[in-house]
Amino acid sequence: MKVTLTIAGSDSSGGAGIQADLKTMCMNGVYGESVITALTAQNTTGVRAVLDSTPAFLEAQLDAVFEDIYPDAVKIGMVSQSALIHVIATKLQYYHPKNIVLDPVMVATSGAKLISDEAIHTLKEELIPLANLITPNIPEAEVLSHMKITSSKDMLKAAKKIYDTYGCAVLCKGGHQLNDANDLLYINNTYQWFYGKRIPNNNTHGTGCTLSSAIAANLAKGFTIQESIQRAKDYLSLALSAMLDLGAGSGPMMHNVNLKGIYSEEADNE
Ligand SMILES: Nc1ncnc2c1ncn2[C@@H]1O[C@H](COP(=O)(O)OP(=O)(O)O)[C@@H](O)[C@H]1O
Ligand SMILES: Cc1ncc(COP(=O)(O)O)c(N)n1
Repeated sequence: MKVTLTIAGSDSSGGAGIQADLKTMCMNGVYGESVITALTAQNTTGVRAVLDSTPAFLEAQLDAVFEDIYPDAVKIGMVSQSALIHVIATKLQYYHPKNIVLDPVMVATSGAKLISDEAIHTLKEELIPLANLITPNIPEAEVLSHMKITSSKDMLKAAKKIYDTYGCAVLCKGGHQLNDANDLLYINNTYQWFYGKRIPNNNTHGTGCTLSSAIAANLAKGFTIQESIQRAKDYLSLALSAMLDLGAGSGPMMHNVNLKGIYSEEADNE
């Protein structure tokens, strides 16, 4: 069985963060492990409090996982403090896992800021260069590229700029656009669009977490980055289409969906 590790924050309402990641990994046929960077007291209407892990405790979690059940892929989500980002970067350089997907989580769907300004700087300096793929949404891509994004052309320009700066593949997610849900992959000096129909569901709490975990799970199973993104997008669309409606705000997605029909082939080395 392939193994995927999530390094992220806990979401008490179960829709994003560690909880979304583990549900996604389970549904995508891999064994999921979790290293928790922070506890959040949040629900569909907002984030009420954040309690960060200490750097020493984060280090202990990472060592415990890597020394025993070594993951085939790693997904990184919310990390709000520089010292924690530094620990993760140091440990990833030491254990060098094969597939690293980084979701540069900055602001929750509900509007709460999930990273300090100083930590954004450390993320750029220490962690993004270690990732194989980063998955910014449009506001995050604007921060990383230092430009405003108002069109598909801008998405391409920003993704190229991020790729040229950090040397990792970039999936610029288009969920924050008004019309379609098209995502742009920039990789090896070329690009590819992943087209998606916008599903009329405002319950999008955890879409970014789910997409990045599903990509990591599929990379762990041996699929290429392009195949993993397509499979992750198909999974996300199915989970959104189930039209779960929980909570007073932007609610979570349904993960216990019937996958029959969306995954037509399996990777050779599964
Ligand atoms: N209403 C929607 N219908 C279909 N796909 C969506 C919808 N909203 C977001 N997505 C998809 O969900 C993924 C996460 O995108 P996005 O919402 O931009 O990220 P984040 O959750 O990090 O803000 C992307 O693949 C995006 O295209
Ligand atoms: C612990 C944690 N991690 C990440 C997100 C972002 O998820 P989203 O942007 O989909 O609300 C979140 N709300 N909470």
